[in-house]
Amino acid sequence: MLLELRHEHADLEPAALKTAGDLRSQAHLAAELERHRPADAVLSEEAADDATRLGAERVWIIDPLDGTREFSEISREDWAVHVALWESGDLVAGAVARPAMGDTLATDRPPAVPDRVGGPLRLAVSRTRPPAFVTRLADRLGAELVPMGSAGVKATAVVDGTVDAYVHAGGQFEWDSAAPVAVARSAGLHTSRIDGSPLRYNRADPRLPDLLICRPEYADHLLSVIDELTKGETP
Ligand SMILES: Nc1ncnc2c1ncn2[C@@H]1O[C@H](COP(=O)(O)O)[C@@H](OP(=O)(O)O)[C@H]1O
Ligand SMILES: [Mg+2]
Repeated sequence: MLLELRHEHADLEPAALKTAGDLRSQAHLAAELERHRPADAVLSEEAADDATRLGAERVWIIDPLDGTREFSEISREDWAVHVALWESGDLVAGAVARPAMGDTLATDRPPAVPDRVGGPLRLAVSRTRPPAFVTRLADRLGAELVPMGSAGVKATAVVDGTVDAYVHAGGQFEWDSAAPVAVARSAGLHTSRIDGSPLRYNRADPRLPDLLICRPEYADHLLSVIDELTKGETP
């Protein structure tokens, strides 16, 4: 549906295409959830927050279009659709669709992370707003930065072996990472805040400003270098 929209309305201004994509995807997901799971709560980037989710047992955490900017750039493939299910305290399922890449990674068929091919450590980083500390982290590690759009695409780039880690800080919301984290966990990857503490979802305040998703063998080293770099400062 989003690919069709993009194809049919390639002449729209980027801002109009972004809005159309957000609205179309939100309407579709909200209608399907209402049809199939009417009793469940929903937390979406594109809908007003409803505090009843805080007392609910099951909450769908969705980002109908992640990497909205990249969606509006017709030649780009780095945008995604996130759908996660939180139940009784933690994420229990999730899917990250990468429509322009033609695949969907989901927890019901946990992806296998390919063996590493060698070479320097590769870190996925926002192509439009790379956190300054990630650049310093890459310098310290002798790592290569691989810029791309969308939190879902960056997280699934760790899953598919394109990069070794996705480190983010400085701002994000639960919907940006819920489905990507569920998928990454199902693939056996490390997922945490950058101070090593657990990522928690369905909180009253949906801001979740930082995260680390990486191959498990790099987690301790990355966390300790991040700790050194961020000591005494806000990343
Ligand atoms: N500093 C920040 N504050 C709030 N949201 C941020 C952010 N940095 C990234 N994000 C969100 O994380 C997603 C990926 O961003 P990026 O590609 O720059 O890494 C985007 O989601 P949306 O496209 O759904 O808005 C973006 O809004
Ligand atoms: Mg998003």
